Amino acid sequence: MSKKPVRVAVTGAAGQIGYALLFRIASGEMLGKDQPVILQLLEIPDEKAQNALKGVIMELEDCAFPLLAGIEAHSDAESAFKNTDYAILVGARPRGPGMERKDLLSANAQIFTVQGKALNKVASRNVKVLVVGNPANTNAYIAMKSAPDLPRENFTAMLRLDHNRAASQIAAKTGGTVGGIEKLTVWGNHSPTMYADYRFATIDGKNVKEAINDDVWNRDTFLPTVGKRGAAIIAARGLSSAASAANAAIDHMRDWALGTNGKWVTMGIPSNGEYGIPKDVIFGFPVTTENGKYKIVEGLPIDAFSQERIDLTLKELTEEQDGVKHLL
Ligand SMILES: NC(=O)C1=CN([C@@H]2O[C@H](COP(=O)(O)OP(=O)(O)OC[C@H]3O[C@@H](n4cnc5c(N)ncnc54)[C@H](O)[C@@H]3O)[C@@H](O)[C@H]2O)C=CC1
Ligand SMILES: O=C([O-])CC(=O)C(=O)O
Repeated sequence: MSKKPVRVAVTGAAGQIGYALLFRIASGEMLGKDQPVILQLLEIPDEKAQNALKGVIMELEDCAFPLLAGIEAHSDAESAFKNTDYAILVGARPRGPGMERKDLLSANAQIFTVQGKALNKVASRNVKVLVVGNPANTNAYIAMKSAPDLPRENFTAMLRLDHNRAASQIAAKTGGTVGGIEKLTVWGNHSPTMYADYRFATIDGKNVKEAINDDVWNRDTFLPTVGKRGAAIIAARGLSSAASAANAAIDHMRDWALGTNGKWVTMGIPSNGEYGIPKDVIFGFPVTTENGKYKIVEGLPIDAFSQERIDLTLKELTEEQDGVKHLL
């Protein structure tokens, strides 16, 4: 018997990332090839954006995806999030050249109070929320704090693009296969302060740290390359990354919903005090997932260099949180 359709809300649906994301959700790449979906798409109440959304919907219809059980267009968060099982919050301003993601805080923060409140009111009580819009960790924090009736653990931020970028750099450096990487993680904020950590990683069964054996490369090449990859893409394309961001959103939600079979992935999730990160800070952690729940990989040794990096990214997140106190 075929499964009951689930509801997937996507905001910023007519934007760059939306265009790279929706077709993949509708084709079953996110929730499985046997899971019908109803898309609940939100765009701003502006004629141009709503018209663009109509165009995207026409294209979705023209794909005749067998798993696409319904498509809705919305201009209001409360109607877009009604009974939704998944919410991918993409809609927000992207940065341009010369900006840091935290420069977007004043432009975007308000969006996430409104959307957090709307989720609180109308979404499924089990809704899985992924915040993509930047600055993603602090926007997820705002949404979580604006939704006090939903479980905190339902709110997550996207660190998966950083995780995938780190994996690709490691594969290139070691000559191994990107699919053969295990036990990689990215700690902290989705910003240049993030700490991509391959101390525990293996590639095709070999220890990555031993294979690379170069702390200078780690500090001076790997970490800056991964940390500043978003800016490098903006410099090259004139627009921020979109297809790779959509791909990371699919990876994040698929792994959360369907499980990782013991494999580590990185998710930005509210801390419960693990690794000394204060409660509620939305921080990139290594996790495994099973039955729709994620679990932090605990007990990893943190050496002096790693602690310094973790402290730095935490400091930035704490400052971002302080900057949005007035909204909460
Ligand atoms: N966490 C991550 O790893 C990444 C995050 N991003 C962020 O994702 C966000 C979206 O990027 P793009 O799709 O490239 O931008 P875009 O400008 O192409 O699209 C954003 C869309 O969101 C819509 N929007 C704005 N406010 C909205 C609201 N309140 N409700 C619903 N829709 C709204 C806009 O009308 C626009 O169509 C940006 O903040 C960007 O910085 C981008 C790449 C990676
Ligand atoms: O860099 C940006 O502004 C977009 C983004 O978050 C990324 O590509 O990682």
